[in-house]
Amino acid sequence: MEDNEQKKKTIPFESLDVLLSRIKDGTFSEIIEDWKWIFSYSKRYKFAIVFYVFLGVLSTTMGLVSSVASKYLIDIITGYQTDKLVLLALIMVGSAVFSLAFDSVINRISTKLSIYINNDIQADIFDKIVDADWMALNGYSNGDILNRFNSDIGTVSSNAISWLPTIVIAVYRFLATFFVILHYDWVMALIALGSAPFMLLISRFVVKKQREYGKKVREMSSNLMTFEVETFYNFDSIKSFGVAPHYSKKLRWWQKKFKNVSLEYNLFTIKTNILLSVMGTAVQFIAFGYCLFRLWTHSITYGTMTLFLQQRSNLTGAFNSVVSIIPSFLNSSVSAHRIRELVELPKEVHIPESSELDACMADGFTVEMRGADFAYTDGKNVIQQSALIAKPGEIVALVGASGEGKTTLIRLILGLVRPQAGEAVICASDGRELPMNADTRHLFAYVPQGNTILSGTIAENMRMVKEDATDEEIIAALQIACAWDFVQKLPETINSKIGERGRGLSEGQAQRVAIARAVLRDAPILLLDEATSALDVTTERQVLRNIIQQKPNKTCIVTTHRPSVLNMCQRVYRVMDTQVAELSEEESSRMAMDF
Ligand SMILES: Nc1ncnc2c1ncn2[C@@H]1O[C@H](COP(=O)(O)OP(=O)(O)OP(=O)(O)O)[C@@H](O)[C@H]1O
Repeated sequence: MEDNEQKKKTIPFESLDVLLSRIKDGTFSEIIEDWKWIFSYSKRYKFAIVFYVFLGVLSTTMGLVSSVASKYLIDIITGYQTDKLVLLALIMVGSAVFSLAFDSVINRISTKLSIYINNDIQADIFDKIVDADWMALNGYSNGDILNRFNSDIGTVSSNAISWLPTIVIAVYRFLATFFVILHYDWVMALIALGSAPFMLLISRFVVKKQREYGKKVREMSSNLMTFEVETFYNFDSIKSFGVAPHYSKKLRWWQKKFKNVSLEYNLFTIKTNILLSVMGTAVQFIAFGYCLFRLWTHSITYGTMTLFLQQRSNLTGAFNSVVSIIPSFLNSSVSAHRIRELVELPKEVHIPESSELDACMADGFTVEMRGADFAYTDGKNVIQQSALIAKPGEIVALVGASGEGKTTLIRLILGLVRPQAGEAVICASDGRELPMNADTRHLFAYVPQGNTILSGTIAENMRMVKEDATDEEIIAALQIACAWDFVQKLPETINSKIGERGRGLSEGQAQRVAIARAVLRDAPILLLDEATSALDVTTERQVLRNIIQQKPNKTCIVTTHRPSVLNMCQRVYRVMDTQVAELSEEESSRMAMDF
């Protein structure tokens, strides 16, 4: 009984809660946040936007003047007024010409601005992605990032500038037309406004649905692009395995999914449009009937009737253009949301004092890990309670079976990822010690696994790490990496062009160019991750010997599956079962023999 009473009392509050939760179900506040972000870009061009609005308003006014003039012209021709014929004809033609000219200027301005804003956003986002935390970025596929970077930024920039002028101009056009009609007949003005309440009523549902569809379409487009990027990147494997037909099928499968979502969205848009058109047509018929009635009762002239009908359709046009902003407004907010997800990724850790270590550059640096734990996913440690040390002038090897965590150790040393427990530090000769972070990375030269040669000339690839390197410096680095032998035989030596991912070079040649690039960088610490795997044993040993001889204080850490270089190393660590264990001299020579 008491319970029931209690319920009765709380019902009004509950329904209020439900109402509030509906209003604030997150869709609108999300849209507002997304648009605030877009505005942060468009406000840089506020003067251009104001000019755009001004021209738009002027063009609309001219359009109105032209149609009011046409009313008087019809009245003159139908015999109601006969003076001022020439003047009115001039006003009518003149204002229509002005309106056309303004529209063209607006078109030009908006295209220019949307290119500017596209470039602004892309440049900013590029910098943000480059400085994003490695682990956070690891969750996104390349295709997805590419899709957000191009399509989403394109959508945002095409609307970022025009949304405010479009709204202001449409609202102005709507109000101006409304008042012109009102001036001649208030009943007609009311009829013309007939569809407005209905539109407002359905807007909430339409907005939410549109946004949901927008999100689905964008996500599907990202999936499709991920598939495409991956397929084109691995074309050789796909062809050599003879699985091209399977990939063709897979492409069609993705296309079908994309098509289904797009068509579903399109159907929803068509249904909404039909609803709006039915409303518009109904209002149009009522207006037409009313005009005919007024004309029949001689309460209005032919000119006024033409003005009414023309302005009524203008009013619907203005109303529709406000309404049609909604889909592009929502698509932009969906795209902005997707871009913001990238922008808001956590940044890499920077420790600015790291630059102070440069003073000790000549003495080299010690790399040390103490009691480090690391897991990519919670609770699944790849590295546990592990320690290692590499001092200046040493070559330290990390060996171990595939997938045990050698590359992960390299990532910890580079400060791309951070240990969840323990530490990974760099120590200078003056005793200073800093955790590995984005700002210690300039002390490293890194040759990762796989082919990392970019399209362009060999010299361009080399200058990627040292813009002002002379030809002589490039040749010296190539000599150290045992690459000069084959580069000097190329038709244009260091200026010979190579394709994407080193196309035109053998795997071993590409590896030597990549090592030469790391040598040219001349950093005190060199990390080679399976970087000599495609070289013959003699060349591999020669390259390492050259590197150490050239800079005796260099700290070298190499990961390898091959034992051929182990007897050149001061220390060998085996990575196994999440543990990093230092091998005794006996163990490492046994390992070298075992192979
Ligand atoms: N980007 C990543 N995200 C999540 N887990 C990863 C990632 N990279 C590696 N791992 C996991 O970490 C473990 C160690 O991988 P890592 O690449 O460090 O091994 P590795 O010893 O260098 O292997 P290989 O000799 O084959 O190059 C693997 O079991 C792998 O599942």
